[in-house]
Amino acid sequence: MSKLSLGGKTSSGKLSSWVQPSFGDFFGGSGLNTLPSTKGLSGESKSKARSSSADVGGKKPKKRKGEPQTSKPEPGVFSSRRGSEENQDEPWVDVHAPQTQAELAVHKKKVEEVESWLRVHLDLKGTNKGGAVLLLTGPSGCGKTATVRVLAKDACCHIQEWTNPTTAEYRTDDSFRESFDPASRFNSFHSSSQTAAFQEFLLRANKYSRLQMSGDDGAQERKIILVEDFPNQFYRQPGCLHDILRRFVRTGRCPLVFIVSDSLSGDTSSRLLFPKDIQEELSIHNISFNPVAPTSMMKVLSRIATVEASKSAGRISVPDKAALEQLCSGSSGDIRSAINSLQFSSFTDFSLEKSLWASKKGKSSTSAAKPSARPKGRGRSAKSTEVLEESPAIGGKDASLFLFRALGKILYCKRESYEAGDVPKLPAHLSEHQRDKLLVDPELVIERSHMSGEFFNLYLHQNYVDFFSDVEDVARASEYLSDADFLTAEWTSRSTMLEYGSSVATRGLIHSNTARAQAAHQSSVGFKPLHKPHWLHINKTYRENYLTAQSLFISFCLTPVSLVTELVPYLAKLSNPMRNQAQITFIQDVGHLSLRRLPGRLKLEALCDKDPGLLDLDSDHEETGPQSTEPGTQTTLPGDTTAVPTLPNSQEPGGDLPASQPQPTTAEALLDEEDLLIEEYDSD
Ligand SMILES: Nc1ncnc2c1ncn2[C@@H]1O[C@H](COP(=O)(O)OP(=O)(O)OP(=O)(O)O)[C@@H](O)[C@H]1O
Repeated sequence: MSKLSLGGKTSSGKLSSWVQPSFGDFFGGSGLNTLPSTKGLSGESKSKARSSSADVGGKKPKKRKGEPQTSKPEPGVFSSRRGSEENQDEPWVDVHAPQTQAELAVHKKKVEEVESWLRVHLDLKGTNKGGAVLLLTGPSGCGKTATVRVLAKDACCHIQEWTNPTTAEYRTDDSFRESFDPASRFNSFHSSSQTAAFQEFLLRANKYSRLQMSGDDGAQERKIILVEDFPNQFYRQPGCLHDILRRFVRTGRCPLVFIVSDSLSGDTSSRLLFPKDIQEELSIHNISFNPVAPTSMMKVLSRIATVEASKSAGRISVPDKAALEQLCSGSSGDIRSAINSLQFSSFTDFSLEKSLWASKKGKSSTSAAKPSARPKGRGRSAKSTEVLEESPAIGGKDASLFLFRALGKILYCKRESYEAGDVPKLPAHLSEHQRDKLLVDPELVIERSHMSGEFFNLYLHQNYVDFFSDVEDVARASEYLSDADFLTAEWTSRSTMLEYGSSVATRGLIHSNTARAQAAHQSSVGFKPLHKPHWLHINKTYRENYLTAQSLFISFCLTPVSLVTELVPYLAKLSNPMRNQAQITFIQDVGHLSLRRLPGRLKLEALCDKDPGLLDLDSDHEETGPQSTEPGTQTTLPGDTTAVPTLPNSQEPGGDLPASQPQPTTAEALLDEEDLLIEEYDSD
């Protein structure tokens, strides 16, 4: 690739090496300090910011997550190293960083989507339309950053990237010393200064252009602000970030790109930092990346292995296809992890045959070497199931399943026929229970869904009926679900029985579905949309009502259950309850069991393929589990006594009640049925 075609990256690479020593000497010699924000601003990429800080402070550059050894240099720099005398220990993820769109192992459509967004918003500069914000989400190592870098290079614009200032950087700051002053609070200093530094970085990045150097063309004026590291304070108070973004959207002049990687069990960070309402308010465009597809991953790995083998003069051999496949499946769509593993395996005294992921049980190469051993008629799904059921390779990534896929595995319950002779024979009277071999391991599926068995059961309960075609089967499945509930009802044995409960529910459900009992006759159910359990909604309303009742009628000193089941229905019977407006509204809402308000067909919320599942629940619910918050059990409502919502007119409930109204002092009497004489209070 010619140097010219590398655009700004090459020139910036050169410039930084020209600029760096001068400033490094300056700072080092004079004892002057760099501000974190200046570093964020001046650094075009993390690597540069890191290397300059290393020069100044004499510290080692911080390691990027998931990357081995060195800090991440710019793609442009790597391309010039390709094929030249690069260090043997250089991470291959960096050496083989993609340079063109064609080299990216990301789905074409995603790349095009990002490209068209960038094209539109890079050209808006000067139109005073404000700043545009793009949010890229997806699992770690699926190429989000690589895509932005390649596209920025194509569009001849440079990337200005924010890096969280490290404590070492603060150490050089005068205010750091002040922070040890007993009068000042260290924590507040640290968090507020990180936020302030971030704010200043955005302001400066937005306001000032890069210094023009000889060799730069005008096009290099264009830039993208990239944020992948977030100040910790934002996780504690996302509102801070939202305020900064509001300001940016009004005054911004260049596109701002955020990259947030999903966690194993769902995109919790992006939901916390960029909730739906903020995305709508600020018109943040969200593009969600998928894990790298195995075919693309295979291509990249084979290419890298071939190139490295040819360079190594025999020290590295190209691993066979089976070993590469094993690597792909072990990396769960994380290309960085796959390439790192490939490099690790290629050390001379660590050939693939001996390598850690060439299966603990030594079955990888042997099984793959005999593809004919696989029974005929097993398609892709069977193969992927086999992968799922294998114990994960050491050095491979933790495999995880999104809830949507995990539920599908249970509900569609793929089977395969036994080979002749293998068929287990059940006695004649049990022949109706004869089933083909199951291709899923329900316990493993639950484990990989990163969700408690009880919640998983809840989702199954909501969705299973659509997958059944016989009412007898439904009855049997519902019995199994009830049994599972029953197993975990007793709190003393709950922790032990939880796993049994989920096994009974999942295996019972799979077994009951006779339409899917034989592999050859598995009826095609087609695609069925999945829904979130209605229980989540009911439970949420139930908790809210309890909390509201407690805050509105606090002076009655009744338990939430008594309030909602005794006091409020009673007040609802009074024609003139003489309460404040908030109380009257609540009484009308909750105190009546009106026929008119019986819901018709429920409108359920669809479950999407990336949903983490616990969308409507507070984290404390996960530990509590569904049973304990079942209406009527009232014992373990986490929020019961702690979080009381602030409601209008709720400060002095029942403060000025006439004599005809139940008084707070009669609270005990209210519990006694004999004293509940309607005639005494009802004016009619
Ligand atoms: N063909 C390729 N496509 C994408 N990335 C590749 C390719 N070949 C090598 N890589 C390297 O794989 C790594 C992909 O990581 P990247 O930083 O883009 O992931 P990410 O989705 O941003 O996740 P994270 O948030 O964890 O950084 C990069 O270091 C990139 O250089």
